[in-house]
Amino acid sequence: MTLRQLLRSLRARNSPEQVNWRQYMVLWRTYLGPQRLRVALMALFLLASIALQLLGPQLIRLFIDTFQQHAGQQVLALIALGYLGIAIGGRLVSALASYLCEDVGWRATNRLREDLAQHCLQLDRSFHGQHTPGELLERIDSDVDVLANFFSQFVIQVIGSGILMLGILILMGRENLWFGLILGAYIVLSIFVFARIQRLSRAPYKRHRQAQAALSGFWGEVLQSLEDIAASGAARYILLRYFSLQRQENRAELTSIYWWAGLETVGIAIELLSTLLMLVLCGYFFVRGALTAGTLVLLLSYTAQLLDRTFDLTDQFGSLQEVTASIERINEIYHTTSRVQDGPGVVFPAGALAIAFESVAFQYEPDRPVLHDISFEVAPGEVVGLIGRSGSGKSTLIRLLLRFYDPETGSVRVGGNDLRQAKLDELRGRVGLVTQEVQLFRASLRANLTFFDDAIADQRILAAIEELGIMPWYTRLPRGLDTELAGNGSDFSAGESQLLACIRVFLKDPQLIILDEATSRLDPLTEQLITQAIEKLLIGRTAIIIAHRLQTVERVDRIMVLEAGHIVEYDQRSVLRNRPDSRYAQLLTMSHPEEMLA
Ligand SMILES: Nc1ncnc2c1ncn2[C@@H]1O[C@H](COP(=O)(O)OP(=O)(O)OP(=O)(O)O)[C@@H](O)[C@H]1O
Repeated sequence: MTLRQLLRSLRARNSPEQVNWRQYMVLWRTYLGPQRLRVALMALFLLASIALQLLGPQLIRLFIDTFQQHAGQQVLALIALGYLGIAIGGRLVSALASYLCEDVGWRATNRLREDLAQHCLQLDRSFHGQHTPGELLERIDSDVDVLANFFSQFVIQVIGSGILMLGILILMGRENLWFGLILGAYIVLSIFVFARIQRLSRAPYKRHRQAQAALSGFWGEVLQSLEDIAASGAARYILLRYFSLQRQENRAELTSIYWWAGLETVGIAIELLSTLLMLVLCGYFFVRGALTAGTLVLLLSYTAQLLDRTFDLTDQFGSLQEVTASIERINEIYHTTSRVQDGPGVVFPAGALAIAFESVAFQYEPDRPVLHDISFEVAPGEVVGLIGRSGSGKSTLIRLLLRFYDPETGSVRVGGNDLRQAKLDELRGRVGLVTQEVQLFRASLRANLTFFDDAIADQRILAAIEELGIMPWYTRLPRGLDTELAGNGSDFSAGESQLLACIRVFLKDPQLIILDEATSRLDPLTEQLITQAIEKLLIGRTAIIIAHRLQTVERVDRIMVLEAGHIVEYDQRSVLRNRPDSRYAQLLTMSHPEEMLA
C-alpha cells in the first residue's frame, strides 16, 4: 500500500476526529512495510536484548543459591563473569536496537513529511487562504516529528516493554503460579486505567497544539510583513495580538501539563501499590518456606523490572496522546482535497493559444459574486489589455485562466480545451506569468532564473537575456549569473525583479502570457528595459496584460474594461479609441486616468 492509498483509506474509514488502534496498525504497516529488512533486524535485536534482561536475574538467583550450597569459588566466579557478560551484551544489543528504531522511524516519517508537503502544495488557493504558512509548517514539521518519536520510542518502549513484561510474568508464574497470576491481573488493570485516562487527556493536548500552530501562523504573517507593520505603526497592535495568542497558548499548555502530571501520578501510585503487594506476597511465601533466598531475590528483581516497565509504559501512554493529536491533525489535512482536480488530460495545439470564456460566473464566498456572466474570446497571438478599478475582478479572471479556481458556472477554454479536462501541469506548462510580486530566492541569479534546474545551460540563459534586449542591465551585475540574491525584498528593485520574471518566462517559452504590470513607479531606465523585454516576450504569443497605465495598453490589440465583475467594454483598441462614448476614449481625455485604473 502506498502512502497515498493509506491516507485515502484513513479518509474513507474515519472522520478526522477518530484515530483508533486499527489506524495505528495501518500506519505502521504502510510505513514499515518498505523497510522490512531493517524492521526484522530491529525486532531481532529487541528480542535479544529482552532475553538478556530476563536472563540477568536468573544468574543472580543461581549465584545466591550456589553460594548457599557452599560451592567452590571457581563456579561462583564463572557465574559472576557470565552475569557481567550478559549485562554488557544486553546494553550493546539494546543500544543497537534503539539505533535501528530511530533509523526506521526517521526514514518512515521523512516519507510522510515529503508526502504531506506535496499534498499541501497541490491544494487549491482557498485552502492556502485559510491556513497560514506558519500553521502548515507546524503541521508538516512538528507533528511529523512527534510521529517519528512514536515510531522509534513507542516500538522500543511499548512493544519491547510489553514482551519483557510478559516474559517476566511467565517466568514468575513458573516459580510460583500465584505470583504470576496476581501481578499479571494487577498490571492488566493498571494498563486499562491508564488507557481510560489517556483518552480523556487527548482533547487538552490537541487544544495546546492548535494554540501553538496559531502562534506560529501569527509569527509567519508578521515576519512576512515587517516593512508594512513598521511603516503603518501597527507594532502596538501586533504586540497586543501576540500577548493574546501567547496567553491562550500558555493556558492550553498548562491544562495539558496538568493532564500529563495526572498520568504520572497515577503511574507512581501503581508503582507504590505493586511494591507493597510484592513485599506482602514474598514475605508470606518466604516465611512458609516456599521460596529459597535466591528465588526471593529473583522475584524482587523481576518485580523491580516489571515496575520500571510499567512506568515506561505510563510515559509512553502520555506521549501517545501527543501522537494521537498529531495523527488527527495530519489526518485533517489529508481530509482536505483540492477543489481543483486534474482532468483526464488534453492536447494543447502548438503555437499561440486561443482563449474563450463562456458565460463564466464566480464567487469566493457564498452569495458574494465577483464575476458575472463573463464571455469573451481572444484569438491566438492577440494581446489584450485588461483595465478596471481595484476590486473589479481582474486578478480573479486571471486566476480562473490559470485554474487556481474553477468557475461556478460556464467554462474557460484555452487552445479550444475546457480547462476542467486538462491536467494542471499541462496547462501551467503552457502559460507564463509575470506578476507584480516576483518571488526571489536566497540563491544565485542563475538558480533564480532556472528555478534550480541545472539542466538549463548558461548559454541559454545569456541568449534569453540578449534576446530580451536587457544585456546592458545584466552586464552591470558584479558577478553575472553567480550574483547572489538575498531573497525577496532585498537587493533587487521591483522593476529588476520584473526583468528577472521576464527572463524566467522567456526560458519557459509558453504560448500564453499573463502580465500584471507593476503599479509602483519605476526609474525610467528600468521601465524602458522592461517595456523592451515585454515587447520581445509577446512576439508570437497570446497575452493578457493587467494594465495600470494607459501607455501600456497603447501597444495592445484589444482592450477589455471590467466594472464590478462585468465586462463593460471589449473591442479593438482603435475602435474604442474612436468611439467618444467609450470608457477607454474617456480615460484618454482625463488628466489623471491612473486614478481610475488604481
Ligand atoms: N481570496 C479571496 N477571498 C475572498 N474574496 C476575494 C479574494 N480575492 C479577491 N476577493 C474579492 O473579489 C473581488 C475582486 O478582486 P480582484 O482581486 O479580482 O480585483 P482586482 O480588479 O484584481 O483588484 P486589484 O487591481 O486591486 O488587484 C474583490 O471584492 C475582492 O475583495
